[in-house]
Amino acid sequence: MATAQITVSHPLATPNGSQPSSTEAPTISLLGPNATAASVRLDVSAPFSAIPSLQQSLAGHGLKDVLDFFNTLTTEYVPSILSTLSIIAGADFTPAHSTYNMNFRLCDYNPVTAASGSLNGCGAHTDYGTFTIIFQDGTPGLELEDASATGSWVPVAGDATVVLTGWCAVILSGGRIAAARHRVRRTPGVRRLSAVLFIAPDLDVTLRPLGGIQPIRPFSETVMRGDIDTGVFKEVMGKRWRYREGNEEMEGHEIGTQDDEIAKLIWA
Ligand SMILES: O=C(O)CCC(=O)C(=O)O
Ligand SMILES: [Fe+2]
Repeated sequence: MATAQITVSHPLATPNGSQPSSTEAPTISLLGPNATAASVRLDVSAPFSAIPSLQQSLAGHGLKDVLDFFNTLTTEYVPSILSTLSIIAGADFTPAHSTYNMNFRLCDYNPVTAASGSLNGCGAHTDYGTFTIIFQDGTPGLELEDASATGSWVPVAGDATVVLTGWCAVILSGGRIAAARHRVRRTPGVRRLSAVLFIAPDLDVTLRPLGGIQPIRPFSETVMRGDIDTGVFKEVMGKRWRYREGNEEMEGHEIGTQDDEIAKLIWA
């Protein structure tokens, strides 16, 4: 998989910018009874209608279009998704996200760069941050693990836009929000594009259940002592990123290694 990633080091948009009105709030529906992902209807189109137009726009001055797309997403939808998560968690997520610590990623699952015949686009993993919004170009491949049946994968429709929760949401919510494990499968010879926005807590935020939350499952002493902040956690997660990039097979026992490591770190 080829990815272009843009790390936002200055706030393109801040929570104090344009706040969505209630009529602009995204329609969010859970994908299943044990879902850790939601299907959303957002009033913004992904920056690609066809692969050639994406290529043209990125080759020329089109990066601006891509940034405009992510910026719209940020100002219009990130605050309301944070509010929704706050309601589910029972504590306000917004103050821990005051700097908008975001990454934008464009993924190109391109047959030219993939091992021929490999079905692995992006190995099974859980994102480290608070939540992720994934836009797809209509090509299926994204799959979610059934939260109640480890190792059982549920395909997501290729034209769905999904919001997935990550490890930081699990910790801040005291386990009230579960994280969505996911992977991308390839169809050999078929190209797939996705545009992904990741939002994490501010880098200096201590990762432990937010004040007032009674954890529903005991966390490790390391977490409860406040030893881990977002920056440290990102380091731990980043270590194994290369296994997810799709150029290496990640089958059998290798699947889940990254998540197992995080689980050991955060749970008692
Ligand atoms: O390409 C996708 O649909 C998902 C990519 C993904 O899970 C990631 O970049 O963390
Ligand atoms: Fe992911």
